[in-house]
Amino acid sequence: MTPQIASERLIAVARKAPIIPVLVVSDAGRAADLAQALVAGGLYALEVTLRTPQALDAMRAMSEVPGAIVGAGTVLTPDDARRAQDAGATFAVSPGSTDKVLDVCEAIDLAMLPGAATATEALYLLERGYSFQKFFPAEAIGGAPALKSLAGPLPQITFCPTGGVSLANANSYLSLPNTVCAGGSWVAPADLVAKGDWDGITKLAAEAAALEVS
Ligand SMILES: O=C[C@H](O)COP(=O)(O)O
Ligand SMILES: CC(=O)C(=O)O
Repeated sequence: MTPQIASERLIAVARKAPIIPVLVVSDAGRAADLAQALVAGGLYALEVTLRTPQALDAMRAMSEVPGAIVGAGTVLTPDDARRAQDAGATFAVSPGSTDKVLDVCEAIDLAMLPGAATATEALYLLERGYSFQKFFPAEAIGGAPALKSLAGPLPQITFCPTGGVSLANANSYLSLPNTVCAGGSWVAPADLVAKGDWDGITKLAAEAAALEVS
């Protein structure tokens, strides 16, 4: 898959809802319920980070949930990309990017949302063909004003800001011309997942799904 096609596909996925939940799943046995709760609230693209031993099993379980579009986050190596795809991930997200990882994602047809934190990184990815990128870690690198500044010289790149995004500040990003959606972990807090409070998670997801993208 070319980077151009990967970016087009991911923009289409990202337009399904304003927020992509960033999930750190420690118990794959709860993954299907978690995915169902998020989908019921109107969030469809789910990023399961490869930060726990259970992440791949969680992706397998979530891939069975109707309406869920499962992706892998924290894809740092070529092996991560291959294992995530084998577990059912249909897209990959990384906090940054390396040629090694991008090469493999392109070769195995895994749509990649690569991370950029500076104009140089964003321009490098654009040269390579990625016009949709993750802006990470969004709040720590200047937040919405920093992302807005990139829209001047680089209007052809659109972003999914992630890292420190919350219900309180999401609008400051979603109102920018170069933002398609945002990523955030707040919609699936560890304590609600541990309690199995799926209604609570659906409520958080519905609040996030109701955010406006302009
Ligand atoms: O590592 C951070 C993830 O990208 C999500 O960030 P967050 O927990 O601030 O929403
Ligand atoms: C934070 C991030 O970009 C990731 O885990 O994929």
